[in-house]
Amino acid sequence: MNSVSESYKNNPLHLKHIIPLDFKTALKLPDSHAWTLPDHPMADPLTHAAVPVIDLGGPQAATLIRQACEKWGAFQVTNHGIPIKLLNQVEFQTRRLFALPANQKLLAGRSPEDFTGYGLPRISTFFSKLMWTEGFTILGSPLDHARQLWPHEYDHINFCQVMVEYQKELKGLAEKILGLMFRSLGLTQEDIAWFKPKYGCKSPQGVLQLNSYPVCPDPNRAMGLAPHTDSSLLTSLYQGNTSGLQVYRDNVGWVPVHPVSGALVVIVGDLMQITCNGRFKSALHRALVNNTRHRISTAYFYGPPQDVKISPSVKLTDHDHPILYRPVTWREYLDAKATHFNKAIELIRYDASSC
Ligand SMILES: C=C1C[C@]23C[C@@]1(O)CC[C@H]2[C@@]12CCC[C@@](C)(C(=O)O1)[C@H]2[C@@H]3C(=O)O
Ligand SMILES: O=C(O)CCC(=O)C(=O)O
Ligand SMILES: [Fe+2]
Repeated sequence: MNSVSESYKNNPLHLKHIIPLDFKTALKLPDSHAWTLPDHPMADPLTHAAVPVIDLGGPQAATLIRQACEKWGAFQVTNHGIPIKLLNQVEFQTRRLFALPANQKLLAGRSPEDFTGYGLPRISTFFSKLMWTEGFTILGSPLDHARQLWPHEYDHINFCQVMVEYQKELKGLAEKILGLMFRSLGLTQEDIAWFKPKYGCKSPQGVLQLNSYPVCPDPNRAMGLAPHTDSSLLTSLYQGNTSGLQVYRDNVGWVPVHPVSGALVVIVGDLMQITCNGRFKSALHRALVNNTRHRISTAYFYGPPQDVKISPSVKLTDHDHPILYRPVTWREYLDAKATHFNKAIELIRYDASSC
């Protein structure tokens, strides 16, 4: 039991935290989905604080990425090489999936101890109110679940082809951006040898999450996706042209990440924070909903090879920067996250007395 997909077997979910509402029939916000006021303030728009937009082909890309990761834990990338045609196909297929009748989507419902298929976000269990969202999680080929969604002979084929192609592109992009992040910190190929899978080992893992936020009758009292950090090394997110994503910055507040045409949002995950010994911080983020547009996003979580223990790079530690985190695999970290949610990173931290 050492893969990401095994990690939830020890923490099965209750069905009420898996099965989404039938949003099409909800004309007003049910009490089960009515959240009280947010805990943190919105950023003052007059500060003009904004997550940076970086041209991946530009000469300054590595430096700008380092600055963005230190300051925001997130940035948007243009010129990333993923064809806009593919992004449009992904959005089309994602909308096609979520437009299916509720009972048909449930044919591909996630089982309580698994993590692929259709359902609510894994973190639902940590909140007393439910989120205004539904998701579909893919690890590699979505074939089995897609056949359940579209039982007629050929209806699932385009969906599968597009999602497999998209994951291939996103994996290449994640590796490129990760390379730039490490280089920007002065780390060489040898320092990050763990990142290249050894011969015979399984390659690095990526998980694709399709998110749907249906039109909401009372968006100011609903929550699309509650504040969280991602467990990954990095997450690449496509949000089409509908706003909703926000990133939290200390002393500033929640900052909207407005869509830039064709751009992807890159979010630093917890495993990256560990690898960089806290130099880059994973970004706390959330998604809000609206009452006019059905918002779709796709998030690709990129993590280390399954048998690799991530630990802070020694080059980033010294007398003034003592090693902060214990070694951990992605699977072990997801286990910690499944039980301790946003406090998981603190559990991996050496306490001051043991340094
Ligand atoms: C690999 C994964 C990261 C993720 C859990 C998952 O198994 C697939 C879904 C991911 C997601 C998306 C919404 C927020 C989040 C915290 C959650 O509950 O499910 C993330 C998980 C994560 O990054 O820990
Ligand atoms: O929909 C969004 O903008 C955010 C999605 C997200 O944070 C996630 O899937 O982890
Ligand atoms: Fe996220």
